[in-house]
Amino acid sequence: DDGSRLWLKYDLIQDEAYRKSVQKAFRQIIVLDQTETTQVAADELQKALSGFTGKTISINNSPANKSIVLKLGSDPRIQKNEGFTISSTSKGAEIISPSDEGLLYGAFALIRRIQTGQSLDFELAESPKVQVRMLNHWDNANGTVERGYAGSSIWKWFELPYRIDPRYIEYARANASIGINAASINNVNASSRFLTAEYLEKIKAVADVLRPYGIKVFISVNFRSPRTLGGLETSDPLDPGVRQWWKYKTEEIHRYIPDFGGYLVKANSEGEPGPQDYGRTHADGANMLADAMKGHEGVVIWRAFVYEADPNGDRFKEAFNQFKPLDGTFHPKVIVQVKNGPIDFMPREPFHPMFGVFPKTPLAMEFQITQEYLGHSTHLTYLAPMFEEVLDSDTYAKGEGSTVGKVIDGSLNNYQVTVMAGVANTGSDANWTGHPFGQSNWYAFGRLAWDHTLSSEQIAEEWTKMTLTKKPKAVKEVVDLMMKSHPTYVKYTYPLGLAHMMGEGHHYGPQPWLEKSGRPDWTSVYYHRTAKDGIGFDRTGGMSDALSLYSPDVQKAWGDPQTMDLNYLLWFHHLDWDYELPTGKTVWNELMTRYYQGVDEVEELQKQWNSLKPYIDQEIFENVKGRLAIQHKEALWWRDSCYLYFKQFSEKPLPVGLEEPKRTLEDVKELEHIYHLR
Ligand SMILES: CO[C@H]1[C@H](O)[C@@H](O)[C@H](O)O[C@@H]1C(=O)O
Repeated sequence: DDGSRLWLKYDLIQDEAYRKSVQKAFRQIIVLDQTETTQVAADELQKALSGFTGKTISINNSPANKSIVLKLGSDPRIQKNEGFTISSTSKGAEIISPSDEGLLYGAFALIRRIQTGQSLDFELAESPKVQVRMLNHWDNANGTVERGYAGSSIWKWFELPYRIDPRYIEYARANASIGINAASINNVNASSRFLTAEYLEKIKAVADVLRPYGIKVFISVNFRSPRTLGGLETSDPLDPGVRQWWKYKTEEIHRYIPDFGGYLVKANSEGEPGPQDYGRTHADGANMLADAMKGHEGVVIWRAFVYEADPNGDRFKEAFNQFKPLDGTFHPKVIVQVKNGPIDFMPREPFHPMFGVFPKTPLAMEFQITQEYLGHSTHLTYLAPMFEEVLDSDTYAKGEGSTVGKVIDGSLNNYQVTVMAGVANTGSDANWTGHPFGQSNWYAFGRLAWDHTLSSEQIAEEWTKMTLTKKPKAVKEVVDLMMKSHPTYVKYTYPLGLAHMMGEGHHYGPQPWLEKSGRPDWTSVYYHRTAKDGIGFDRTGGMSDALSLYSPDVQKAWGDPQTMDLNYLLWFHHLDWDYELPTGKTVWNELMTRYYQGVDEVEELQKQWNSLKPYIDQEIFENVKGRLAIQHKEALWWRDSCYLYFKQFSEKPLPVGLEEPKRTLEDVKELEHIYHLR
């Protein structure tokens, strides 16, 4: 099994009694309302049930007993257009939705039920919590993927619009199966090329493939396009010629793609052009594009990932400071997309302080599914617990229970448009994501975008049963291993709330010693602030007052190292090496203990995976086993590097019982070359 089928594995059900009951209950599929999308739903059900039962199931259009009926209609339990109900018994099932997309999601929900071996007797009513559930591809026109670790781009621009790669359809199925209904197809570091007629024709071809699966296409735009493509002398958002250019361009796009999703914009960030180049604000830029969208359904998603190169400033605060004064000035079609944390997709960040405090501007969540800072496609890191931690964090913006999830789903501030985006980890590798477990992160992102109250265990269990094994004992082990993987990764890389010490450029492996970089706020020392007197970034007023951006309750929760969640400790406090933590250990000893535990835990993961050999497809088993061996080697690399580097400042020995590395700081500094990273 090369993993190319993802979780959509419709193999013969092994449990004979269950297989017979499925066969008896669902003898045919009835489509009462014929559309492209209901056809897709029926085809999928047919494919799934034929696979599960080994019998060919037919599709018809007049009601009959013992069938799966797909029917457009309403039900008081359905809260949103894409919602659905399923009434299922041992004598057939009925799926109802006000929209054909809802019928498609209902079909996949029924398939998932059967695939995970659940009772056929059930009532289900679901509606997505977030409207736009989106993948952001950082894919370039030349086929490379920024921060992509699974081969080249899945979009073959040089073949489009002439040849449609069948993988586009597989991609659409996979997304629809987890409720993803939008995709921005190109990198936010955007080439203007994507707005040329030549490319619009290609993008149209992709949009036409994705449409029946309920997926809308977005384009990332380069703010300088009026100059680059239009030959204008400026791209000033208040210039009438520029405004007109975007208006025409937007009309042109709609001639190709009538249901165009909208624009995604990275502006005045990491060298990208933007409205500030002309003395204008983010709101001026976003509102101009929103005006151009007038009369259309589309929206403008404007990213808040902005920061300045100020060695004395605190990058943590910059997006907040630039955007907070603009709340209330954005066009209703604008959504501001905020990364989950204030810095940049670190393995663990406190939730971004912008969440909760933008009552007049819808904020979107941007998660990163691709593992830029989380071991690329080598380290096994199940990300759902991290996503969940952020979504469940309490902003206290409107009192207790004002979670980030409620900000994102619009219920806290009554947002009109709601968005959750994930930076995709898809690529041309046969199994789509490089690491077989990378698939679980794509899956989990979609499930959480649909319903952020699902638990990461439940999602892991579903995914495991659909993808790897249905044997209860093995499922339990795999889920356990997945649930441990992120905390383990954090322990051997960034324990106690450290951040941003990865190798420059490639963002892989440790480089805590990085003192000089392309920018002063891209060094490691800027973040960990290690010195003879201790470690950590004091954001309680000393080095920065960033903690004050949060509500008083959060400040209280994170203001005191004696009572706070130690996972965020060094994000907010600079502490003496000898400072005694509530664990009874000093900061130094706690830090080192965690680094060493992290490596031990990778050994545990290896053992656990090895014990699963009888239950897992051989090819997948060996694939993961090999990657775990590299992960172990690299966990040691992180541990030894961080210990040997920090020791220069703490001048302390390892806690008793921990074994001294056999190599020196000079040795570990060389590993970057030895491991083929430079
Ligand atoms: C697309 O650029 C990326 C950049 O590669 C990445 O290192 C950083 O995480 O964030 C940037 C962003 O999110 O804009």
